[in-house]
Amino acid sequence: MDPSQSVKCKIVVVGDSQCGKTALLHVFAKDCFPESYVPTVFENYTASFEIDTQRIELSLWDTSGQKSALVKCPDVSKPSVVPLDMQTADKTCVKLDEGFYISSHKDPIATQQARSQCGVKEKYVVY
Ligand SMILES: Nc1nc2c(ncn2[C@@H]2O[C@H](COP(=O)(O)OP(=O)(O)OP(=O)(O)O)[C@@H](O)[C@H]2O)c(=O)[nH]1
Repeated sequence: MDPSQSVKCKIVVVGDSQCGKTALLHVFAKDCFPESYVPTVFENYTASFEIDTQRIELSLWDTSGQKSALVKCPDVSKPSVVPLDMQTADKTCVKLDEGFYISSHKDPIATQQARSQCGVKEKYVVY
């Protein structure tokens, strides 16, 4: 891969309400922990960093964990990575260019709904 060209990745974070999706993205993108809890409807962050000499540009999509708001999750075309679960965050980094989905939703119906709304293909699904 040409190091002068940045690698663009999209990460859509899906999980139960108040499991820490926003806090995780906030710390990653802004390097600080959010002071108060505000339920997410939908939020977008960007982060840029280098691994070795390769520039990585991340588009971070924060979704609502409340089932009633799942329908507001925008359509995401070809997401590169759809995490996240704190314990598997390392795996996510290693497989950044492959694209897979790890959900912390406890409810399989909510997981399925979020997955289809985020445009994730079944073959990329890893639990
Ligand atoms: N102690 C502790 N609290 C956390 C951590 N991560 C998040 N919280 C707290 O958990 C609450 C929910 O965090 P959020 O990141 O807003 O949760 P969310 O998953 O985005 O929630 P929704 O917007 O409802 O989907 C907040 O009060 C955070 O301060 C953590 O690692 N440790």
